[in-house]
Amino acid sequence: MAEKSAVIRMFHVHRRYGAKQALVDVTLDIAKNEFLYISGPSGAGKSTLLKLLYLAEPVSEGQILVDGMNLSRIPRRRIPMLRRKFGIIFQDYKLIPTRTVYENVALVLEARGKKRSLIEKKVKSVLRVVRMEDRLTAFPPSLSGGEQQRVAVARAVIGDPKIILADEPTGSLDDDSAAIIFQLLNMFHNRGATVVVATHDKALIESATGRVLHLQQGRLDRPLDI
Ligand SMILES: Nc1ncnc2c1ncn2[C@@H]1O[C@H](COP(=O)(O)OP(=O)(O)OP(=O)(O)O)[C@@H](O)[C@H]1O
Repeated sequence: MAEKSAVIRMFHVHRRYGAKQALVDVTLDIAKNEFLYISGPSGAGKSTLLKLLYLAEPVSEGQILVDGMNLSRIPRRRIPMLRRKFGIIFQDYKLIPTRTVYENVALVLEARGKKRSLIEKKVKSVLRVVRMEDRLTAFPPSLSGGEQQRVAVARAVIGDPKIILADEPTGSLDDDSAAIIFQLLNMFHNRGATVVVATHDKALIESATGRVLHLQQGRLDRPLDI
């Protein structure tokens, strides 16, 4: 893969938690606008790999470049800029239960100091895309899992991120709700985003259209998979 086309580059990355080796010597390029699956059993290191990309945690060894930014050299004040490149979706949605659907999604743009009128326009528009426009004033605990995940997708994409990271996004959903989430991920992929999905769901992997990498005890099966 040409260096130019990679939006994420990992070079000999290790992550240790005490004596536990969560990631071992991971070298990987992820291309701009790729749809990549990271598979592997529970405990293989999938979540850890995603967390290192948005600097939720530091590497123990090795280097990561995201859109040209070297994560080991990035000053603290620029971390928010790095995080804006990502939209992140979790298995347990991580919505704020005491805020409405509208407020959960609007928060992202409020934190960036956007104008109220623009926020309203964008939030309504993205909630229309995920088909939650008629639940603006609902609170997350009153929604089904599939509905909550659609709101979480809206929150992830409202800032127009270059990269969408999804950690077991369908792990708590029934098949129909899972299919809707994947339709949405595909739609944002078609609009230009790079999408990285971590999952141990074999059915999902079998129907994958993008590249599938396999992690096993912190190691990529094919370290140079390009
Ligand atoms: N904060 C932590 N402290 C200690 N060990 C950790 C920590 N985070 C992860 N680990 C360990 O690192 C290994 C990889 O964990 P990780 O959560 O990345 O796996 P995973 O493939 O995402 O698993 P799952 O599918 O169950 O979420 C596991 O053995 C886990 O127990």
